[in-house]
Amino acid sequence: MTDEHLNSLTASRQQEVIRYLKTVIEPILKNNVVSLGMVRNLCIVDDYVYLRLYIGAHQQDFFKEIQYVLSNLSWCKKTYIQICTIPGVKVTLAISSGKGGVGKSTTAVNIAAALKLQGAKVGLLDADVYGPNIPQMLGLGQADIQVIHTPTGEKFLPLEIQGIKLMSVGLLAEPNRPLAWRGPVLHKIITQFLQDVEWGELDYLLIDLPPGTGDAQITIVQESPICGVILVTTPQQVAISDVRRNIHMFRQVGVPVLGIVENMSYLICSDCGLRTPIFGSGGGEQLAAELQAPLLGQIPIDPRICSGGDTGHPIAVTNSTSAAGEVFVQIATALLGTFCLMQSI
Ligand SMILES: Nc1ncnc2c1ncn2[C@@H]1O[C@H](COP(=O)(O)OP(=O)(O)OP(=O)(O)O)[C@@H](O)[C@H]1O
Repeated sequence: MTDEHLNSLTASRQQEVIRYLKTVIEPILKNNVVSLGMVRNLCIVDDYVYLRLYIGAHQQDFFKEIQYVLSNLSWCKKTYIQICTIPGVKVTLAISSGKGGVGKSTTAVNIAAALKLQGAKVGLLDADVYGPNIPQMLGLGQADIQVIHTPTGEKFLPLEIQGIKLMSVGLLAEPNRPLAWRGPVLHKIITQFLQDVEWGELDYLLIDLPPGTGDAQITIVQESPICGVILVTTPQQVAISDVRRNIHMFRQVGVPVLGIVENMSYLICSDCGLRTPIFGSGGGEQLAAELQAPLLGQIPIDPRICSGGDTGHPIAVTNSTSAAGEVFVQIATALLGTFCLMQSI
């Protein structure tokens, strides 16, 4: 067989495998495992199929289902499936932004707190290697990370604060020193971070990604069973164009965008209640329409968000009925509805 024939055979087999895989449906999200980004790194070599399956702790049955579906391929001698999961974690979500300083960590902390308030078991992985400030936002100073021995090797034990399990790259660094990890070292640390934390049982693990689309982000997105990403932006056009680049990265890997959070959307006058769009308006809506992804919420500028972030008091907890607090609660409610984990809480 010529190289050309071989390539065209492999390509047509690849399409056939994708067609078969698309018959495997995630019952809660009512979508197939390919569109949900659960199947990645699909590769056909001769008569063998190789793929990676990114699933939550409650989705182990997909392994057998996919094996069964692909056993119907006439030419396939064997399917090799590598399961990529975070032990004990059901739903892993990423919080991302195109640029720094738009309120990504604030959003991650407040959604985590709002999910916790509604009864979910929540973990937060602060993977923002360029500015890990989630511990401070939850009121945690420098703390020692314990390493424990488990049957699967040594693991980091997350800290628990305000009922949220927390692991941060910042906790591994010296205070007030930049994290100067590069290239392969950064890759190794991040991968270890994703695999070697003993979370216990979690309904939701939120990963606060570094801003932008560099190596660190790509490693995290490729290596973790992220079910979806929440993109945080501010309303102005420069922020929006950065988010577009960011989305491109997620789409390439096949991770679905769950929705957009527009932060700093407006300022509410404390006297008359008038809403002024300080940074312009319509950016979040424009992006949502362009991406066909929902606009999950518009968060006002509120000094209490800033002071709460500095002192470890998320507004979703301290002022859950404020305009900003309500948006975070709504987003958490929407997530709980989407993934339907309430019956197990
Ligand atoms: N809606 C808001 N109203 C007032 N202050 C806010 C609001 N959102 C965020 N902030 C403040 O803006 C600053 C930056 O927010 P945050 O650290 O969450 O941004 P980020 O996108 O995670 O930044 P980084 O690029 O460093 O990761 C923080 O001091 C935070 O308290």
